[in-house]
Amino acid sequence: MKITIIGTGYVGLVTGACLAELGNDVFCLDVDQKKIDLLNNGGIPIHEPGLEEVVARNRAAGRIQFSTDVAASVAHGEVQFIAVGTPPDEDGSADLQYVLAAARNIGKHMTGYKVIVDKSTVPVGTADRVKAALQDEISARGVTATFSVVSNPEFLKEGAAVEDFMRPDRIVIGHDNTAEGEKAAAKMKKLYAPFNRNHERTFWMDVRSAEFTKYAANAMLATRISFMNELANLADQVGADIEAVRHGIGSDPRIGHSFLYAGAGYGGSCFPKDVQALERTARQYSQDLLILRAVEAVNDKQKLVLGQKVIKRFGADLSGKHFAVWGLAFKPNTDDMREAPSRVLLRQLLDAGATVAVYDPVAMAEAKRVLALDLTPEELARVRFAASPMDTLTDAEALVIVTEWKAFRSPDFDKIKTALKQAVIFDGRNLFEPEVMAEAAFEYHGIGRSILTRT
Ligand SMILES: NC(=O)C1=CN([C@@H]2O[C@H](COP(=O)(O)OP(=O)(O)OC[C@H]3O[C@@H](n4cnc5c(N)ncnc54)[C@H](O)[C@@H]3O)[C@@H](O)[C@H]2O)C=CC1
Ligand SMILES: O=C(O)[C@H]1O[C@H](OP(=O)(O)OP(=O)(O)OC[C@H]2O[C@@H](n3ccc(=O)[nH]c3=O)[C@H](O)[C@@H]2O)[C@H](O)[C@@H](O)[C@@H]1O
Repeated sequence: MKITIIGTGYVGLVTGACLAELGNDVFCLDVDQKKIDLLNNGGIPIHEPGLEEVVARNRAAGRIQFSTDVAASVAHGEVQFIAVGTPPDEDGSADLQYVLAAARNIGKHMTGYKVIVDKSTVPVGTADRVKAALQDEISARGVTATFSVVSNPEFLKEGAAVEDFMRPDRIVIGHDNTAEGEKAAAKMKKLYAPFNRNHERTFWMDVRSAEFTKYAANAMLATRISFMNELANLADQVGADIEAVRHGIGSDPRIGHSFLYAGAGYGGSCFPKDVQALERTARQYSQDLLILRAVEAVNDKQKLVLGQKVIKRFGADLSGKHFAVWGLAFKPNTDDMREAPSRVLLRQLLDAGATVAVYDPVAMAEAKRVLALDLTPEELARVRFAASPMDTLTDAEALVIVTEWKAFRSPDFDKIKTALKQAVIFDGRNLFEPEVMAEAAFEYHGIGRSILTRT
């Protein structure tokens, strides 16, 4: 099938590459000339395991092309995926300017029938606005051209995006209950047939419910995390181990084990903005989503917990003190720094006067870019970008772990102890066992793991 992807960002690139891998003829459009030039020169703008190989294979086979040519992109695809960003607006609601601009561009150039697929995460009712934008442009040209708008939200996770896309838990497709809507659904069915031949994992629904499903999924996952983080802080107080509690409750199939890890708070480009956007949608209908407001508030507080533990241990004035920080990306296997808890930790340590040495296996370049925006030149001068995890440790009072990269899971504790000024570890992702750390003579501060300091 001939497919156009509008927006060659995270989701657009993965969607385009995976659909090309399945034999479709894919045209990826972006407004960012630099991104398109990079892709046309064999580069990949994001770090995502397996993606480079899929893109390279399909480029060589002539199944994927990258361009900024809007007219050509509209002419190409019988199915046009809108996969542009929906960042938070000033009031937290989803900013739809990119989605609507993409729709208008299609309307300006389309001639025959097109299926327009909203792949971006968009508030309930957006498909109606996309339809109106398309129709405005078509009417302005005085032509007749028909289209259907389908909602097909994306559930992939960064760091496992190719795998998630190729082996989805579910595919949600919202379409109108009209002849045109059924025609669009038939195209989507054909497109997704290779993923699940019997369509046992496809959920067909109306457009508004599909739009809502995406926010409900992210809000539920964020809720689980904030719930566990709040309990972890209480566990610290009462002398319980949140990891034991996690096993204890996760074994109940009604609860399940996933997304129950307490830590330094959730980050990334999606949970923070989608929780906020759903709250704002509710407010438009005079409804207050109390649970989600709490989820957001708990997460904002949780991002401070690691830094507060350091300050509690070493004092509010950290001038003259140096710390090692492992992990900068908002989660492992990505270089994405959007809403990363590490940014909050660095702000706390630098505000208290400390110097830091930081290391991340893949996010160093992105961290340099982002921290140059977050920090003043004086603050940035107190950050050293180290060459390896061990290189961060020299002269550090303590090691602070923010991201649970695999490479940090089995370090040489003897070497760490020798290199650090004091054998103190703050573990924002509960990578290690408190008992093991106690045996190795480390002072260990996890999240919700104070069982050994119980009196
Ligand atoms: N990043 C993720 O893991 C996931 C993101 N989503 C959702 O997918 C959407 C896209 O997210 P990302 O891929 O992370 O965004 P992104 O910011 O990485 O990429 C968006 C791309 O769209 C381009 N763009 C903007 N306006 C355009 C236009 N009119 N025509 C062509 N290109 C245009 C931008 O230049 C950029 O390259 C968002 O709604 C997000 O919530 C959904 C699931 C997972
Ligand atoms: O809409 C989106 O963009 C995507 O948002 C999340 O994916 P992502 O943000 O890539 O990453 P997650 O693995 O969900 O992690 C998000 C944050 O939660 C944190 N987290 C996750 C799980 C957990 O148990 N505890 C926890 O603190 C992670 O460290 C990370 O900071 C969802 O998992 C995807 O299904 C969804 O498609």
